[in-house]
Parts: sequence; structure tokens; C-alpha cells
Amino acid sequence: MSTPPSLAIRVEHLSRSFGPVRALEDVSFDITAGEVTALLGENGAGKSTLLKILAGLQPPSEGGVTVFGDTVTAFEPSTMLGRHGVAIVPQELALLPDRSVAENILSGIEPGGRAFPSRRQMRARAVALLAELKLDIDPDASVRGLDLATQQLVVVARSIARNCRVLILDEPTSVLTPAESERLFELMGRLKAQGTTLIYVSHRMPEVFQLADRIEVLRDGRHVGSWRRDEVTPEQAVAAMVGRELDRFSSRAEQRAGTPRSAATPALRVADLSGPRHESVTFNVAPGEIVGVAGLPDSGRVEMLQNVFGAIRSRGGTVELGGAAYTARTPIASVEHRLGYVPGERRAQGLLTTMTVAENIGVLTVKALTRVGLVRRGEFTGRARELATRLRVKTASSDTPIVNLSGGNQQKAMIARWISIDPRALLLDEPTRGVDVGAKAEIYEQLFALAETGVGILCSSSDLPELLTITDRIVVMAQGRVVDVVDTRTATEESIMTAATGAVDHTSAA
Ligand SMILES: Nc1ncnc2c1ncn2[C@@H]1O[C@H](COP(=O)(O)OP(=O)(O)OP(=O)(O)O)[C@@H](O)[C@H]1O
Repeated sequence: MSTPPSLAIRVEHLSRSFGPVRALEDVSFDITAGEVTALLGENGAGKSTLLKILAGLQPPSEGGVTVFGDTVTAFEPSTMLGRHGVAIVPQELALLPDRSVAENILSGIEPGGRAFPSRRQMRARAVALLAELKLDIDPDASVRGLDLATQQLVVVARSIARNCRVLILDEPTSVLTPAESERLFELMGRLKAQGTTLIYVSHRMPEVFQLADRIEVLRDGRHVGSWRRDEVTPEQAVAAMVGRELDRFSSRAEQRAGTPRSAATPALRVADLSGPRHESVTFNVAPGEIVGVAGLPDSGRVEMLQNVFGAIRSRGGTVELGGAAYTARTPIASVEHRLGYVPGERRAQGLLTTMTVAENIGVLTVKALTRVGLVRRGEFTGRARELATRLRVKTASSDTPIVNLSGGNQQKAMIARWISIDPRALLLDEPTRGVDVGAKAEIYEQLFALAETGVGILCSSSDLPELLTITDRIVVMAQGRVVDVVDTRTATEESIMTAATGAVDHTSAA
């Protein structure tokens, strides 16, 4: 059978089960060569499972895949790349940290069947490739010292060096700033111009509608929508993802118009706080207030949050919770003081990877639910289940290992964990990274409900529309210092970015 020249990949009746979970159910669609295809779906819809099958990281349970007319018979990475030209940029980048950029791009490649005769030739080839891709990256730099965005570009270059014709990117922008995302989009544009087929997953609608030629939607493992970009609106695509029209989410400013700021003792007071990459940081969070922290990734906002929580060593300054000084700060003491912290790096900092969903959510309540050395198991699981339902954590059961959950659902479980301690103040870093549009609104509602009960919330995020939607005020940091504190009702993305990128003056905080 001859294949139309424009067909890159045909997926036919693809299914994949994990025990009782049907991650993919009879999925069939085509991917056109030389186009950008965006794959959309809620958390747990099956996107990563489909991408992993296409990259040969796992086989389907049923069904088949054809790449440029050639039927795939072995779902393994070396075959998918070597024979079919399909490569993936996964969420967890697997580079060799102590090797140079050039080595990472080219090691393991044998031009003409032979290893590179010398390091010099390998380096020269890497330089040529980086120039061809217009990537301004030092070929001799050690990968360990590169930021995540640059590491991602190195993985793309490595795939291109291996003659990949189809490049898959799994949520590539979830860890990037807007400027870094633009750099990636420019590279994607250049690859497309050279004829590379691109498939990518994103939860960010504006970006999908900027980049994609086609949009494919999965829901509960089924393929439920397929459009050219100009045939569909973002609202229609979201409705296909969630199976209903989403109500427009009204921002905090709209919901609280006219509500005066609480004059009560602050839930959290931070004064003159200094530590790694931050200096003399001062601000308050009133009970029931949601304060955002904006700033570039190197602004020190992440370290500042860790300092407040007691996860890193402080170099001075004070923290007060409900008017009482909180001095010897450690993560354990913070739990006892009912100060919560949802970290941005869930894999490294939060997830208990050998434990179940219920254990991950309930781990901080074990002590409270233990009597004479015995955990009240029923109550423990019951509470965890209730929180899992409240945050719409999609899981086969509460006994499922947490690692079996999709990324977005793991994040929802991490937030549920901290809500379980009934916090007095809650710190969050990138709370909705990797979370789908429907679940985002659920998380925002939970934060609003928490604030309603008097909890002071401090939320650091690189997602400016998020900060403008959920906060009352925004602390803007640059180069480790607070450079502005703005009322969200009058702030814009531009005004925040201007402060975050330009100013170096230390404005005294409210
Ligand atoms: N190794 C596994 N074992 C058991 N279940 C799994 C495994 N991998 C995925 N699943 C399940 O398959 C379903 C689809 O997961 P997948 O990771 O493909 O979702 P996704 O659409 O990529 O979600 P997200 O946007 O949250 O990353 C989920 O219900 C998930 O819990």
C-alpha cells in the first residue's frame, strides 16, 4: 500500500492498560509530516502514555503504529529513533551532567559506522550543528552548570544529530519562563521549516494556539477531537478535553471587589530576611489574604520561600506566624506550627515515590492520628480519600502507588497533603505546574476557600496570569530583593515584568 507523502505517523486502534487502568482506549489518528501537532487532554487523559509508545519507551497493549509507511514492530527507543526517526524530549531530561554540551550532543553517534576519530572532530561537528540550529550555547560548557531551558535545547540538538524526523516534546514549557519558551518556539519553527514533524503536549492554551497546525484531544484515554487550528476555538478545545463547557473562572479581584484588607495581626510577617540569593526581604500576609511572589527564576523567590519554611539556612531576619516569632525554623517545626510549603520540584522535594496516593496525602497527619503507637488506619485513609476527591486527584484507588499517577495528578496530591495539616499559613511554589485547565480552577477554588477560613497564603509563580487571577497583592522580586509590592487590581503582566526585569532599587515593602 502506498502512503500519502504527507503522512508521518498513523496510530491505529491503540490501547494500553496498566492493570485495571485503561490509559489508552482504541485511539486512531494521523499526524501529518512537517506540521506541529499539539496533543491536549486533562491530567491523566493518556497523553504521556501515547507519547511514550511513539518514542518506544513502552509498548501498546493492542493496536499498531506506522511511521512514514513503515509498520513499527519493536517498540524500543533505539528502533524508534534508529529505524523510524522518532525521538522524544522527555519531562525529565536524561543528560550526562559532568560531560560537555558537545559530548552530550554527539556521544554514542558513529558517523559512517565509526566513532568520532577525535574529540576535536566531535567538537567541530557540535559547533556546526549548534550554528545550524542558531543555538548560542557553549559547546565546552559542562551540562551541570546549564539552566533547565538550555539543557532542554541540548536534548533537542542531540535528537537532531541523530537524524530524527519526528520530534516529540512532552510538556516542554512547563518549566520555562516566557522568554525561554519563546527561544524554544523559535527553534521549533526552524525545525519545522527544515521539514521536521513536531508533536507536543502543553496545558497552556495561548501557546498551543500560537504554535500548532493541528490539535488532537484525548479524554479518558479516548481520542475525542481532531482539528486544524483555524477550525477550532480554545473554548471548544477545552470543552472537548473536559467533556463540558468550563465556567469562566472569576478572578479574586472580581470576587472580592470592595472587601477591605484585613487589619488583623498578619498570618505571616517576614522582616529583613536574608539567605542564599535573597537579601533583606520584608512583607506581610494578612489572614485570609493571598499574596503572590513574582520574579525571574534567579530572583531568589524560591530560596526566600524555602528560608521562611526552614528548608535552608537563614542569614538573618525574622519570621512571625500569627504575631508570634518563629525562630528555629525547620521543616518539621513548620508542620507543628501549621506552616505549609508546596514545593515547585515535586519529584525532588515532595513525592514519596515508594508510597501510595493515600500515604502521600496523609503522611503529615500520621502523628495526629496515632494513639498508643497505632495509626487509626480507617480515619487516615478516609481523610486522604476525601482530600483526593476534593482536589479531583484521578487515581484507580487510594492504594495506588503515587508513581503510577500522571504528573498533574501527583501535583494535586502534593497540594492535598498540605491542606491536610489545616495550615495557618501556606507557601506554594508553582502550584499548578503541569496541571490541566479544569484542575487549575479546582485548585484556585481550594485556595480561595482556605483563604476564606483565615489562612494566609503566599504563592510564588512564574505564571503571571495565574498571579493576576488568584492574588490580592503581588510582591515582585529581582536579584534577591523586593522591588515592588503591587495591588493586583491595578497590576498588569507588563507592569510586573518591568519591575521584575528592570528595577534594582529596594522599595520598602508594605
Ligand atoms: N506505569 C503506570 N502504572 C499504572 N498506571 C499508569 C502508569 N502510567 C500511567 N498510568 C495511568 O494511565 C493514565 C494516563 O496517564 P498519562 O501519564 O498518560 O496521563 P497524561 O495525559 O500524560 O496526564 P498529565 O497531564 O497529568 O501528565 C492515568 O490514569 C495514570 O494513572
